[in-house]
Amino acid sequence: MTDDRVGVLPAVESTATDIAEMRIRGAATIADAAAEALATQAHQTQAEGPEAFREDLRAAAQTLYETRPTAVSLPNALRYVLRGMTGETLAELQASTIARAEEFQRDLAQAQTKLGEIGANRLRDGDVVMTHCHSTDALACVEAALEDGKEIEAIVKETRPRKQGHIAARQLREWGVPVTLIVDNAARRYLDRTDHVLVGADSIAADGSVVNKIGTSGLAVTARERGVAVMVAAQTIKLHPDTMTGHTVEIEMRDETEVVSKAERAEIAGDIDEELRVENPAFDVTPPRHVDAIVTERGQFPPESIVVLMRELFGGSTGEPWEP
Ligand SMILES: O=C(COP(=O)(O)O)[C@H](O)[C@H](O)COP(=O)(O)O
Repeated sequence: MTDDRVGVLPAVESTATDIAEMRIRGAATIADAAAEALATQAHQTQAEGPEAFREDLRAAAQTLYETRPTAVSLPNALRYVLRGMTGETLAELQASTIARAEEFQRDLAQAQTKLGEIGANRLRDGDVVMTHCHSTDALACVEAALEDGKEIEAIVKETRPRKQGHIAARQLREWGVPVTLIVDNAARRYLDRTDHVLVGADSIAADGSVVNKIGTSGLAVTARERGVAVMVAAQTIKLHPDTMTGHTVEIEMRDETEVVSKAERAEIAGDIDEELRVENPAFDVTPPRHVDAIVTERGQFPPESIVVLMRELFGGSTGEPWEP
């Protein structure tokens, strides 16, 4: 993150820190929080005129953008809100930005509900799903299936190093779903009694590759080998428009202390052994051939055809979120 930008409110800086430090996490939740932060920036602006207002909003967007690089829902959200910043006077600009952010948040929630209904159609009564990480889009499919009266069971991967599987397990238990929590290494063994691998996405590339929590690709390959269907639940805000022009998705590398504590590191190699590298990539890329379906609020797609939807929604190039 950059140093504090003049004009960016402390509340926005605080949301940015929460995203960077993963108190706010998961692609959809990050997008929602970013839109909310821009609305706060608009509402509580200190700007004295329209041009200063626009500059502060762009600076706020940049501050939020620089938190985590992989979930495209973040720049997509920022771009959407900033494109709605219209009007001549300060009051008009404030009102249009706040309204646009609210519209974004409403659409996001509705899209997830719709996606859940579509995804639930793939789940039959009595099915067992295996989850990885915690995805609100993926869980929306389970929730809708339960509302349809289906019984669903879940095998929940712990998801090292941060154990987001615990969040998924808690939510599923709240809904009354029988849960078996397993360590990541046990996944292949439990695929024998799994009907669907069900995961979310941080970004989906134009070729249908799915970028999601580290470990997703290994799970998908193993599921394919076992003949288990792999279903990705992802709202269209997860479609990465820049990949249409050949850009690749940046994979976030996080701090090594999420993997080994300082004391553990010292036990392995002493305090200052720089030849011991610990790497902590937060996401990986699952090639489209290991994915059966991408479920969005606009219907379900074979991964190879997702580019059609991407072109329809985003058109050509997109640029940085804060570029007019
Ligand atoms: O990989 C993660 C979260 O990673 P992290 O915990 O590092 O943010 C989730 O599967 C996607 O973001 C989708 O989540 P959602 O469906 O809620 O958008």
